[in-house]
Amino acid sequence: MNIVITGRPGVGKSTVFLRVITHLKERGEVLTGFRTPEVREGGIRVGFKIVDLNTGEEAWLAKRNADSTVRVGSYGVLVSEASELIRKSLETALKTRSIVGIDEIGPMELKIPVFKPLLLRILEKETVKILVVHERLSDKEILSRLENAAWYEITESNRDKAPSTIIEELEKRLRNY
Ligand SMILES: Nc1ncnc2c1ncn2[C@@H]1O[C@H](COP(=O)(O)OP(=O)(O)OP(=O)(O)O)[C@@H](O)[C@H]1O
Repeated sequence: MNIVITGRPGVGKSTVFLRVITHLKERGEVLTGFRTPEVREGGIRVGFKIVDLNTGEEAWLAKRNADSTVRVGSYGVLVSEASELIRKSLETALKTRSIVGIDEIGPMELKIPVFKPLLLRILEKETVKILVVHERLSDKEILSRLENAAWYEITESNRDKAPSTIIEELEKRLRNY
């Protein structure tokens, strides 16, 4: 079962994701996968980290001043550091019976070569997955595997209620799981 959270940049997708994930952890569920929170210094966004949802381990995904030839907007992607953590977290997701959370599937994450093949294998799994998808994601191999997912488009008017809507849907499914 796949739950997809999407919506325009900055609308509150990661906040919805985190509330759902936090609720599931409190409920005692095993979570694998990762999130990619922004890092701010003095109020200014300087980059993004990857945080493993299972272990809490962190690595840099991209930094504004990184000396990297792989770039997304004004950020340099730290491919080898990010690959290591993405590979570890998604291999654990593949091996265990857990709920998989990924925030997000977007251009920056897709610059990490290990990400897409592992993601495609995870999308074939019969487990519960909660995925934040960039609204302009155009990768057909990924999108075709999400055709039967429950899609939630986050807007300013539904973002406060969205976590409980998604949690209710999940609780229903998990009871029959
Ligand atoms: N329900 C809400 N009410 C008020 N502010 C919110 C709410 N949800 C998110 N925000 C604020 O909006 C900003 C963007 O939130 P968030 O990072 O969750 O969005 P996003 O859609 O994941 O962004 P991005 O596209 O950059 O990944 C944050 O500053 C957050 O505090």
